[in-house]
Amino acid sequence: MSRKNILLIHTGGTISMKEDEETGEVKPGEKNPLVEHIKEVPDINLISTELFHLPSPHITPLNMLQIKNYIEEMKKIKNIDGVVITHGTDTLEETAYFLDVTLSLSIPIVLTGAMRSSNELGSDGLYNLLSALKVAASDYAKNMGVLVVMNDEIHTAKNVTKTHTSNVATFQSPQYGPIGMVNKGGVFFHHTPIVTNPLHVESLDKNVFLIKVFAGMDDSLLNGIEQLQPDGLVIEALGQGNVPPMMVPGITNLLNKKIPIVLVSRCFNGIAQDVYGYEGGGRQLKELGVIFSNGLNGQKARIKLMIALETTKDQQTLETIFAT
Ligand SMILES: NC(=O)C[C@H](N)C(=O)O
Repeated sequence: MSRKNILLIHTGGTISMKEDEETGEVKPGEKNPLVEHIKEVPDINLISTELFHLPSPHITPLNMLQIKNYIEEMKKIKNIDGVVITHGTDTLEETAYFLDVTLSLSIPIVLTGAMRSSNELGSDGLYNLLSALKVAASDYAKNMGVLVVMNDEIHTAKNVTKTHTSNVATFQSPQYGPIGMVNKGGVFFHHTPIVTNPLHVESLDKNVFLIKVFAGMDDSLLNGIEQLQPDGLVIEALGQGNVPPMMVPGITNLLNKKIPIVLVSRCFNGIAQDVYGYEGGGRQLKELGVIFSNGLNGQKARIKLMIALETTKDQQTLETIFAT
């Protein structure tokens, strides 16, 4: 078997942090401990870089675009068989989904992170990184879209989400489950994901907000958002895709001002649909022009809307983009 060339991009996160043994505080140090630890991996030529050293709550969509551009540039100038990105877990799913939606590469692209920092008991970082490298070097992981590897499981960027604040099994794909596993024996896939056509993105400056609906909500937040001159809005609605009636005037107002609104459900299983015909129900919202998304969570729908709005504001095109 020939050695695989794997591009390893560090961006920060707990995987690259240390715990202060006296205070218990976890934070980034001067150096990323992973860079010291991971130098030689059997059967893999590593091409490593530290693009950022950021906790993932500091990662912005512009950083995501930088990661994408870096991967594309490196792929052009080097013979790369796969990519691994280490990332903080808080926004890992957003970066993974951004890359999934925008990259058009058939090589494996894998994100990983850790829930326990490098010097903590039971630290999962090095283990997850080795698992991610195995997946990135696997021929079976080609043409699978962007993958997230944590805790022996392989998830798709589209379905995976962080479900637990501290457990190492935090990354789950509600409803669908992982598409494979990686362990001492190797890399095993049991599902093939549907891979969609990439969306083009060169810049990212659209102002897209995300709000979560609660019982008794009115349109005051929507009116506040209007003052911020939004380019788009994602609403995490109730159940199958409904909102309290007092939100309807604010939604109508934004739509009349040609601000696209994408609706997802705050339920983490199922997809939002135009089923209910009462005031504020999905049927009314769809008739008003709200775009229903096919099963994405709010934070990923926001990333997709930001990307889509870079090239189109056309209602039908946006509906098609959010149907997949
Ligand atoms: N486990 C982690 O990586 C969480 C950390 N706050 C981060 O996202 O950077």
